[in-house]
Amino acid sequence: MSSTSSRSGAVAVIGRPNVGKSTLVNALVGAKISITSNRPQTTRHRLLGIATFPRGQLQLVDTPGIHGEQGKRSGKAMNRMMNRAARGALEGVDVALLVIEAGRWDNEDGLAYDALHDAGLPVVLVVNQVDKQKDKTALLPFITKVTEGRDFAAVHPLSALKRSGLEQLVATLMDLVPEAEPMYGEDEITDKSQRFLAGELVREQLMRRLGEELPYSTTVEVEKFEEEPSPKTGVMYRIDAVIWVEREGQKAIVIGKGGERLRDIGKHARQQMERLFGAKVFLQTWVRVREGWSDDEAALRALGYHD
Ligand SMILES: Nc1nc2c(ncn2[C@@H]2O[C@H](COP(=O)(O)OP(=O)(O)OP(=O)(O)O)[C@@H](O)[C@H]2O)c(=O)[nH]1
Repeated sequence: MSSTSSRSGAVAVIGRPNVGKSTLVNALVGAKISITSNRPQTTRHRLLGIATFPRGQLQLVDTPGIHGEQGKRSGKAMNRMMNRAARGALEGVDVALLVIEAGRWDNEDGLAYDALHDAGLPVVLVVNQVDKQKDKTALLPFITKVTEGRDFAAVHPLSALKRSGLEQLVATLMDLVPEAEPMYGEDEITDKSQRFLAGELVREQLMRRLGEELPYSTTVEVEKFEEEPSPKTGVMYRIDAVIWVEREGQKAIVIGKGGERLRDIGKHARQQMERLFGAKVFLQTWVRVREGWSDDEAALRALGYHD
């Protein structure tokens, strides 16, 4: 069915940690607004990705992964907040995307489906990472098994990373969201400030460069974010970012031998910021110690974590 009137609606992106939700949102938005890494629980904040197409606009709510009790820090304030943020994401939503990894369906995916279906939302199944599946003939039986006895509005095998299968997904979503005028301008890509995105890009480099060595409690605070006129690029940004850790030993790990690791983190984060903002960036980074903050909800709020 085609329609000449504009469509606009909110789409919740739900799924286990590390299935590729942020990669999918970035691919749909066409820019890097949500950080990704191969480490589960990369996404901590609720983030709106705005994707405008000829037929209308999708407001994509990228949620921190809904996860069970298996996490090491599952009892801690950080996880409680992340789960609450993921559940809160269903308010005002028109469609839910349940993102899974091709070939893998477990109990948690089933629970997520039940929650979305019970909420009365149309659920679109996104079978992501199909590029990783060597045996392509396994895909159909897998999908048959997953969809049996479940009421999905549509099923889309795709690769968020390779950006294949996205057009068909967008067409499905446009049919499922209501007829409405776009909520945001077509050049807007997120509801988050550049200041927030700058902090997230530093956090992304931390995760990529430290991997398992990085404590989950680490966070980033942007202390200064100043825009100045620049004769060459129009504007430039001066950004100071503080990396908070819990112990002196962790500080040494982040800084690295002779400061090399911190320099690397800063350099790559700056390059990503310059790409995203389209302007020159001067970035300074520090590492500071704040003890025991990850189990303290008040401290989390002060650092910008919200339910
Ligand atoms: N091969 C392949 N890898 C993918 C695909 N989509 C995502 N990935 C990779 O999977 C990893 C996790 O992706 P993210 O987008 O951070 O996953 P997420 O679901 O947002 O993770 P959380 O933030 O932990 O909830 C990254 O290393 C991605 O590059 C895909 O279609 N194919």
